[in-house]
Amino acid sequence: MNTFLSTYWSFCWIYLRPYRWKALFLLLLLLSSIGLQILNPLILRWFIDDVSTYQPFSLLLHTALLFVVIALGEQVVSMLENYQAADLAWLTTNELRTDVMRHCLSLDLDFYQAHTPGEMIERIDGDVNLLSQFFSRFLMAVIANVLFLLGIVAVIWVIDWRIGLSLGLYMLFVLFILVRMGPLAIPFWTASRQASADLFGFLEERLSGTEEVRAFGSASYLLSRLFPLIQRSLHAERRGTLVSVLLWGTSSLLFTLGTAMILGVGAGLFRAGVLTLGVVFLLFTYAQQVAQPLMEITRHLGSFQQAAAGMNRLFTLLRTQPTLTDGSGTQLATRRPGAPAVEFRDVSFSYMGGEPALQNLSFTVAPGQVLGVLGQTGSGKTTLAKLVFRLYDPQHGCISIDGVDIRNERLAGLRASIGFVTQQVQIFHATVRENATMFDSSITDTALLAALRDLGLWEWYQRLPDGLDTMLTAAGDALSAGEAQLLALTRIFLSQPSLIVLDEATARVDPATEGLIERALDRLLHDRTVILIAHRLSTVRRADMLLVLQNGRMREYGTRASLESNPQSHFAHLLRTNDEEVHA
Ligand SMILES: Nc1ncnc2c1ncn2[C@@H]1O[C@H](COP(=O)(O)OP(=O)(O)OP(=O)(O)O)[C@@H](O)[C@H]1O
Repeated sequence: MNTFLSTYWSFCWIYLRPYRWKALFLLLLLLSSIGLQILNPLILRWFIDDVSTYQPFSLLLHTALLFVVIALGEQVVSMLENYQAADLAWLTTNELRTDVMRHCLSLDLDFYQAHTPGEMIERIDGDVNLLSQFFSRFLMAVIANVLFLLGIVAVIWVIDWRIGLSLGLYMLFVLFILVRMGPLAIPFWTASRQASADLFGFLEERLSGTEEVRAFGSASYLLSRLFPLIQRSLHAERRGTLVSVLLWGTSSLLFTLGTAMILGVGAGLFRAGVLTLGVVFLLFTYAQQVAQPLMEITRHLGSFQQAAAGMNRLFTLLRTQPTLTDGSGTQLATRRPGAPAVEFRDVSFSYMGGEPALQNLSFTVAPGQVLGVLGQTGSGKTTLAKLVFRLYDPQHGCISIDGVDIRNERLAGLRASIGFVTQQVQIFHATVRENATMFDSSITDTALLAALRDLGLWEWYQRLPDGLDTMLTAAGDALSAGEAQLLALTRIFLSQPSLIVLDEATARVDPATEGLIERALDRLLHDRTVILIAHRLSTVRRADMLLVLQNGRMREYGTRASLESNPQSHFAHLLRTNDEEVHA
């Protein structure tokens, strides 16, 4: 627990530091609230002793009024304290949430393959929320309660040091037991959170694939897979709760014994005439008040255990480092405008140590040239594109742009100079403007409208109810497959990259849309170096050079004209058979 708290504290301090004055104010509120809670029973004690010694009515009235004022003040202070604690927790954890999100975005694609989006949401939101609760409720409660207990011991010590000492020792004993018991439930809660992350992951993935699920009638199969996950989550949660309840019961027992002890000692000392009735009442009230902090600590034990589990997972996530290290070079970002040359030199790559997806691949694309890449499904075309964009690094060989090894360049600069159009166009739940500019507010509406006109989306734009402010859904319902492709081309057009890697979508579009896409490509690819992963022969006709892949290896490479005119070439064979879909 000590390690946990010190790790937690150094971690928290990073986020708390900017709000230290707020934290200090919170501490003051906390101390005032504790002071008032300790003071009020003392006033009751005076009241009782005044009554039993027949003091004048006016004195009794004043004491009673003081009691009411302090009780009200205590409520106000505790309200302010709760508000401040929640405010501080939100402020700090929002920044933590942003950092976790930023970290996740920097991780390798392999990481995303191993973790479902639902699981990531649970990490970024669920675990950070747990931490927020831990901070605003548990940590504050523990600090306040420990101070409160110390205050009570101090007051009783002043009245009778022997009772104060025994109370103090008893509390230390209870706290020791609680602290020892705390970590017992952590593994149960870790398992419970993991089970719920798995459940969310499953739901997210299946819900996003609703169309396929319905089309293939796999709903009942999916439900049968869902039940075991729910069951696992339920069992894990039940085990965690059971252990927490056992811990809670133990601390309750300890508390009851403590109250009985204090009452017994108080009654004995009253009979012996050592203590007044007011002091015995004070002891009884404090005994009851001691119960509250102990119960609170125990009650928050659950959230502590869950937060500890959540924090362990957050630490593991934050410790996960991307294998792709950022380079320091800025040559590509600062190079003179114009199309660059691209070179693959003996490049081999396999995903996560599996079978090679690309083997000993060497080729060059001269500035301003279009390289068409052909090959059967699974031959490595998309992999090639991902390597240029440095989503992965090859295990062997080197990829360079204008003679600069891309591994030495800053990732942001490299990616800004490349336009990568993937087969699957991701539409975001955002406005048309944001979707087309990819949230780049420096792009003006005039430039955007010109691009929509140039790239064939003008008619579509005119049909939009709120123009550029029209909201699109993440499912991309407002766009046909062809329009989505045109929007993807618009995005690239607006970002003005000098190198374009285009993984052509295979979706069939009507001849009119195909014409629009071809015209958009004419506009987009002009004066740029292009790696064009082609699935249709009509697309590859714009290529200067051709690379045909087979099982990750180069099968054919040369100028399009030479391959076209060589009757022995595979490309010439494809042209002869006039197979529009390319299956090299
Ligand atoms: N993320 C991945 N993890 C593991 N293996 C992968 C991954 N992506 C692709 N592969 C494998 O690498 C090989 C090359 O895949 P790639 O997607 O590059 O082929 P492709 O030629 O683009 O296919 P298609 O024409 O269907 O898009 C295939 O065997 C594929 O199964």
